[in-house]
Amino acid sequence: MTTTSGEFVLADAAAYAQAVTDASLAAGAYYTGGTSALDDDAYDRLVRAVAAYEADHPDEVLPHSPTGKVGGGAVEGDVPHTVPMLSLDNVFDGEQFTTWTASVARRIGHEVTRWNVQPKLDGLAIAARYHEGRLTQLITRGDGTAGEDVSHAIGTIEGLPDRLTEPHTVEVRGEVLMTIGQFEHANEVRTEHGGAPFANPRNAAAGTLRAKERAYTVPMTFFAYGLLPLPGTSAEHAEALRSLAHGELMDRAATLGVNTPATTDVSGLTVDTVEEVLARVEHIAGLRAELPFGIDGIVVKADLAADQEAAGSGTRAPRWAIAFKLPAVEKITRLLDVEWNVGRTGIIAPRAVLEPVDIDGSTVTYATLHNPADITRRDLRLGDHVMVYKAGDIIPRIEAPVAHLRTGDEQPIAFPDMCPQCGSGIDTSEQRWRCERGRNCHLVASLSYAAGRDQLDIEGLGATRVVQLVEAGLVADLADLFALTRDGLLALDRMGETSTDNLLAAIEAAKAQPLSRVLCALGVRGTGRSMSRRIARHFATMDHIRAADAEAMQRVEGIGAEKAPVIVSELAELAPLIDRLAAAGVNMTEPGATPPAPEAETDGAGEPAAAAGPLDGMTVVVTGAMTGPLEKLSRNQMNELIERAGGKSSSSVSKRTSLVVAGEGAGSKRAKAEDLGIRLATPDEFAELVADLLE
Ligand SMILES: NC(=O)c1ccc[n+]([C@@H]2O[C@H](COP(=O)([O-])OP(=O)(O)OC[C@H]3O[C@@H](n4cnc5c(N)ncnc54)[C@H](O)[C@@H]3O)[C@@H](O)[C@H]2O)c1
Ligand SMILES: [Zn+2]
Repeated sequence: MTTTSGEFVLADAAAYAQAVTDASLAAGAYYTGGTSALDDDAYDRLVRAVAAYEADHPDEVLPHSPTGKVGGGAVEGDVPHTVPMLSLDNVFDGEQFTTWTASVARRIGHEVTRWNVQPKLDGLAIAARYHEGRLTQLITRGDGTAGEDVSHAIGTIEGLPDRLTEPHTVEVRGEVLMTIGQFEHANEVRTEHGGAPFANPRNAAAGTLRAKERAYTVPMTFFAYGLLPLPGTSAEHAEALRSLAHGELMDRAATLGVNTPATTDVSGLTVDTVEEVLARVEHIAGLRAELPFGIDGIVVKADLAADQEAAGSGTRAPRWAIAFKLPAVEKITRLLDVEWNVGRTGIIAPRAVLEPVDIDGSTVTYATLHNPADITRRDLRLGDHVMVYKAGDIIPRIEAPVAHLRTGDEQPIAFPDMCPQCGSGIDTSEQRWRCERGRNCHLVASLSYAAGRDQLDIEGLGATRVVQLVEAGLVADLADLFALTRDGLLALDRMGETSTDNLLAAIEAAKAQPLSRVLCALGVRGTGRSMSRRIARHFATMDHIRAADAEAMQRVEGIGAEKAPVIVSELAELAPLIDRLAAAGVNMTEPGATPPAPEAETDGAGEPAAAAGPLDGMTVVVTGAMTGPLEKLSRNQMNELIERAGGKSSSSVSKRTSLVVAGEGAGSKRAKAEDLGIRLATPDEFAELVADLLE
């Protein structure tokens, strides 16, 4: 039963027993990479109901009740922890936080005057034991007193080196998670191996960490938030570790070569007052959507070891730390419909239409469904309650159906038997279905894309005109555009002399576009604008690109072992088209780039020395409106300019940013650059810097 406030009330002992079982099952799945039947809000409500019932019936408390236990009592282990690994208590606003600080002050006999504020990373806790500087054992949190040995994962976790910079014996504690990038990669690899995609990064990290034997490894990332002595630690060193403030411990961890939040935009910060704590909490919460990894809150800790010791710990959580919870990024809603969309390359992708649900401030109505096999594997049906995950810029995705909420009225999802775009047959030989006409299915879409502003930039060739050309049979692929004749065009409806001549001139001008744009216009699978630029700059000519095998392709930044062969085979497939484009006079070189030296592969250093440019080695972010000599440049053109000048373009400001070009109306990125003390330039100053490259 639920009350108006959405809280459960457990009516009797049977309802209580059922709730305890449901919570244990959910927690078991949640911590081991399985699928929980509850979202976090529902789980927390259930546990609150269990706690309320127990308060009224103290003699009926079941031994496996989740209340007051680390991990809800649903996980255990056989490797004892030296010091318990606990959970955290929560607050939800500044008022609750202030109340909590007062209770800490009462307990320790004075106000806390030094706090450490840090992100609450959304992964799972792990203890990494180093003996004489070597990583020897990884242990999960388990029930808090003992965890599971997951040492098989050593070597797959970035930020957790095999060797420390000093031969110390210490235990590093922290969170293992997947960044958004690692998560996308893990799902790509997993589905290629016929597995079901993970629902969210935390689930992916939990499942991956525990998987002992798998045909592939996928990387994860570690962030430290604790450092403590082990039995083998020298007495002197152990004493030092026990007396250091939390902030100092984190600096030690970083010096030892372990990753900490200091490498991110939300590094731990030591402050003196509650006001400063709350300001930092706001700041971190405001950055949540932009972070490359998930956080589910902000942790505030009493910084000084003496305060921590005086406050002590309960059975479930320490009394000197608290978590500010942020809104959940997973919610349960209903699957109303499935749409089938044909992508640029002919891939027919299912998309879920959802009953709109508010997740962390945005309304989610659609979610990705990967492929038909995945729908079958997860036995999704229309009308099902489904768990939806959405964080930051990530495309919302569906986890498994919540089977216990089924009513029996759910309907099977119908798969298309012909291409919904052009009516041709469907190639179902791979997991991802594809229209038999491949990229031609989307001839109109792909030609419009190729003619677009950031590709060949052919003015006057919008979708309507493309449809006209295709329907008249004048154009069947990209190369045909360059064979259009004046007479042919004049014979079309609504094509006068002027528009014909303008269009032909625009097509002629497009032949001089840099290779990066030509490559992008080809719509090679797995390469968008910035990837096309990187490939073009790396290889300098189309001939070099086409000569590259998968190994050579992997030397381009951002192309991994999975993507490289796809690009190589796509290019081979496109060879006849590329030949015809070249024959038509389309430029196939990248201005300012030099081809990789053939011996580059022997020294393993990879990247050949590029000609020095004014932005060599710099990472540049552009924000706001460009003015002066840069006024006409689109964001894409600005990025091209930066890369031609030897720099790297990026869309988000971080510590690694070297320069922010801030034009009129620049907002949060400029503010962040100022915060981080990053060099700022006006559009005019920047234009001067790269004057040689502006024609
Ligand atoms: N959906 C479900 O079925 C289900 C089941 C069980 C638990 N849960 C959810 O999990 C939460 C409880 O999980 P929990 O007990 O792991 O507690 P928690 O995740 O709320 O907090 C404790 C954990 O935070 C992590 N952490 C991240 N950054 C940290 C930092 N900087 N310093 C210290 N610790 C940091 C550590 O792993 C630590 O163990 C609840 O919100 C609950 O909703 C959900
Ligand atoms: Zn089709």
